[in-house]
Amino acid sequence: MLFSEQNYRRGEFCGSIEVICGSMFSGKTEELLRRLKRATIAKLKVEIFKPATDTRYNDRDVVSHDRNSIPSTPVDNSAAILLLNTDVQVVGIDEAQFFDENLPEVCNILAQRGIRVIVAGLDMDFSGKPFGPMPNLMAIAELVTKVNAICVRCGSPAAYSYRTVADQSKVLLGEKDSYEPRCRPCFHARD
Ligand SMILES: Nc1ncnc2c1ncn2[C@@H]1O[C@H](COP(=O)(O)OP(=O)(O)O)[C@@H](O)[C@H]1O
Ligand SMILES: Cc1cn([C@H]2C[C@H](O)[C@@H](COP(=O)(O)O)O2)c(=O)[nH]c1=O
Ligand SMILES: [Zn+2]
Repeated sequence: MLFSEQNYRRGEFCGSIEVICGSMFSGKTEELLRRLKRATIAKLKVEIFKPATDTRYNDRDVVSHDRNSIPSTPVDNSAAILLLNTDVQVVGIDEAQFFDENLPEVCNILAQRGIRVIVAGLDMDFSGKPFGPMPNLMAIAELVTKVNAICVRCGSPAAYSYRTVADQSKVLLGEKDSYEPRCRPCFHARD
């Protein structure tokens, strides 16, 4: 199953958590936008959040590498997501790897309220280590979708985000200027 739609149980909305993960350029944001667009077509009330620190393409919008976008609310921490309007039925969260470790609990609270929560984020950082709250989110989600990019060196499916600049900080915003998606052998070749 590529995606799930709103869950119903005994005639009522049933909350759930979906995670879309993968490397950079793997289509996480496109898949998030696709699910949110379908929810909007279904006339569900949707709200989208992203970390305020993610200013890469736009301060407010969630923007894919192909420049498709959707308006969002930038927030300073995961708790701020709980201040959403009471009638919201679907919550989208992009760049989840940048959020604090409380994000899984925030998603649980929303899902318990009957909200469908769709979270997209990098599962691994540039060194191949699990990124921020993503592993814990994947553990508690009803549905985890891992998407692959195309390795820029060999054309295989790519699960890793290779950093092409010397900076060793965990957080370094960027796109093709500082990262390229690579498969496992090409990632470990390190050249
Ligand atoms: N090496 C690549 N592999 C796959 N897609 C790529 C690559 N380089 C550029 N793209 C573009 O990136 C798009 C995915 O963008 P996006 O959804 O923003 O990815 P993510 O959120 O996972 O970083 C693809 O639809 C494709 O047009
Ligand atoms: C691997 C890695 C990435 N980042 C940054 C680079 C981008 O600004 C985002 C990822 O965006 P995408 O929508 O998944 O393309 O994260 C980082 O700060 N540290 C890393 O290790
Ligand atoms: Zn490769």
